[in-house]
Amino acid sequence: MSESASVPPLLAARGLCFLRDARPVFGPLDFDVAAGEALLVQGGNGAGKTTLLRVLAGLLEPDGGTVEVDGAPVARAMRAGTMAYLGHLPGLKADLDAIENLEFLARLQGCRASQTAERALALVGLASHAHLLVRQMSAGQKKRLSLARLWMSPAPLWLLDEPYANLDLQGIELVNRMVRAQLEDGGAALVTTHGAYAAPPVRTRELVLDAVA
Ligand SMILES: Nc1ncnc2c1ncn2[C@@H]1O[C@H](COP(=O)(O)OP(=O)(O)OP(=O)(O)O)[C@@H](O)[C@H]1O
Repeated sequence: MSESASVPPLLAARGLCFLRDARPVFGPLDFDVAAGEALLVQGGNGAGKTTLLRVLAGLLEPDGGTVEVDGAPVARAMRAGTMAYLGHLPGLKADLDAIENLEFLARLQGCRASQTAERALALVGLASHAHLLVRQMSAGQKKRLSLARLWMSPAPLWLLDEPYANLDLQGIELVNRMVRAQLEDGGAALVTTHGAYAAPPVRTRELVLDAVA
């Protein structure tokens, strides 16, 4: 057996399913994502993309199946150390400024080695807004601050729910650069999209969710 064949995937879903009112939202799903890969999760409105990412992140309990990281099942409560979730809501504190938010979250969630809030803000183009309160930010600025938080996270696996929403062209390129760097660093990313997608030039698999009638 070759060495690569013996390395378990960074993330694997086995028989993963989720029901609402006894009706399936998705699943059962089986898929793998290896280190260095992106998984593009596609599907129309209501197909279950956000629900799947929330289940993987441990924010929702699945109705069946397991989530494995590096070949071993990982309980919901333990996923935060491995997975960083970028959702529709920015999850930022409105009355703190940009730098205070990043420092608060770094204390809470840990921080990538040798990363600082200042450097992450510069990466996302917010260096001159370090002391702007979140409640005074535009939707795109909040998204960029969420991306800075993602960049600081030590988690190898990124769960990105519509990461391009509210971003201008430069912001879209920024997301793609970040995803590429994360994959080159041995991480992986799941990215949801409705279809239109400025694919970053990375090794990408696809998972298509069909809306349940
Ligand atoms: N909190 C909730 N309570 C009840 N039903 C919900 C809830 N959140 C989502 N749903 C339902 O679950 C299904 C999947 O929703 P989900 O948000 O995962 O879809 P999606 O693929 O991310 O959609 P979109 O592309 O519109 O963001 C939908 O039918 C939706 O109405």
